[in-house]
Amino acid sequence: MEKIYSTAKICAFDNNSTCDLALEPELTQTLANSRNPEELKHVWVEWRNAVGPHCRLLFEEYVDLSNEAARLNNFTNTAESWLDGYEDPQFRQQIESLWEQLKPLYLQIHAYVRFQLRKKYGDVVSEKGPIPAHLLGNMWAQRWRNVAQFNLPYPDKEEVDLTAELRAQNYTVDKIFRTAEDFFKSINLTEMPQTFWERSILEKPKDREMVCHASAWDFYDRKDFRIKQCTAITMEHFTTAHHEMGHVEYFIQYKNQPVKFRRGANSGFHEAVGDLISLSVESRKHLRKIGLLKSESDDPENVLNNLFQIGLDKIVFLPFGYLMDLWRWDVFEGKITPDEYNCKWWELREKYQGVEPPVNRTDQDFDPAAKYHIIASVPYIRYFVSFVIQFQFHRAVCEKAGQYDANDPSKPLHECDIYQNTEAGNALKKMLQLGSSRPWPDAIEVLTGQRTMDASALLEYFKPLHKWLEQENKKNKVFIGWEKSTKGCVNTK
Ligand SMILES: O=C(CCC(O)(O)[C@H](Cc1ccccc1)NC(=O)c1ccccc1)N[C@@H](Cc1ccccc1)C(=O)O
Ligand SMILES: [Zn+2]
Repeated sequence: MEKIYSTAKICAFDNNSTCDLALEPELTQTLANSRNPEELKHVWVEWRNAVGPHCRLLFEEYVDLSNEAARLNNFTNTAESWLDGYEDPQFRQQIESLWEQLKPLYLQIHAYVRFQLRKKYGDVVSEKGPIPAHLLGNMWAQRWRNVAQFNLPYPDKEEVDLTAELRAQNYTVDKIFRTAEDFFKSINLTEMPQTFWERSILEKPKDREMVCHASAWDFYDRKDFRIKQCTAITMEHFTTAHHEMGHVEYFIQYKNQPVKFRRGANSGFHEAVGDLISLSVESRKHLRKIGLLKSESDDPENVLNNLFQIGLDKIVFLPFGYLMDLWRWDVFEGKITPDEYNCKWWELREKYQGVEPPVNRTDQDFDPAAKYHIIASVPYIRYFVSFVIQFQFHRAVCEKAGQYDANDPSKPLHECDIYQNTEAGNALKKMLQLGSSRPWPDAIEVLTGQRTMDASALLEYFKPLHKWLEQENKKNKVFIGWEKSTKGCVNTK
């Protein structure tokens, strides 16, 4: 399935003699930059046609083999095996409770974006229904930052277009990774070893096919650590470089643990390290420090525009991060059978994300395969966990850096930047060095004083945006939530 996914190509929208377009970089760029609904629909449908049907039977076989392996390891099925690392029989209930706390914020940003998209695209976006998934700037509608420029709260204020700025400043792939490394070094974490730069693959090779989905690798010899990424000069890849280097920093911090403990405290911790640093990097204060933001004034409208752009990545991701494994846990437990794979997928996409397909789907399609983690058997709830705990980590390191104080409105959480603050870095380091040697509640306690996942930090970070969205939606009399989709999935049997 990885081979099918990583070599799939489609033909161009306006020229079906060009048929060598791959997910990265071509289709990703089109979904990010095209404002033609017909072209967006073409790319969205053709990608799914190129991958889904060819993976369908392989996936059914994979489910059976994976469950057999789980049973041989004394688990009931793969779902139980994947959840074992969270060491909490209540874990699924914890996740559901976090979602219930975060859903009101998601409903507000969803309603606002639908209202704005309807202004831009007209009736292809219904007033009260789910949002068509192909118009949101991303192949899976998991992040909507690429459609920020016609959604900004204050459109007459500048939009911080980091992709344009990176290109204007002739950023190279190497400079993107050196910039990320510089931040980690600045807080007393560790520079990349020489072999990292010699052995990593940071650009898509021209001479051969490769799995382009980014990944970081620990060779468990305490010296050899690498990243594989088909890096493009875009904001998304700038963030991904920080995400991947966060994995490597964790590898380095726990490298002296026994091999058994050279893992994240739980898988969400591993996903949170790089994103935590990005929360500082994406603040206007930091972007100005590294010369990626020219404007002098940090007036409240510019700050809210920036917070909104970050919300299009972080808030928007939450329902997707949840539904991915809600679908797979049911598949592994046999509650979703192969003939309902696709229509149950679209039920969850509508119920949690409030998105719909641009065209009707059937159970002959297999749209989950359009997402790397499904065909590569990479669990996904780790990212939902990460998007919650990275804000708990951010609150803790920002307090340590004196950049955040709950009682001091002049130090809001969303303007914090821990760059060059070694006290913050040392506190983070203490947690990372534990690896998986202690239960994860002990690890998170070392940094934050808390022993549980807690949505309050994310809600605190986005509080100004939440208030603005509620006022704006009320002013525009926008319908909050979504009615049943007119599109969807039809069982052909
Ligand atoms: O998939 C990734 C980044 C890839 C990765 O770094 O998480 C990678 C996934 C992977 C690839 C191959 C085999 C296994 C996992 N994970 C790692 O490289 C990794 C994970 C744990 C320990 C060490 C390395 N991010 C997710 C979610 C995400 C995260 C952050 C921002 C945006 C989106 C996505 O793109 O949908
Ligand atoms: Zn990752």
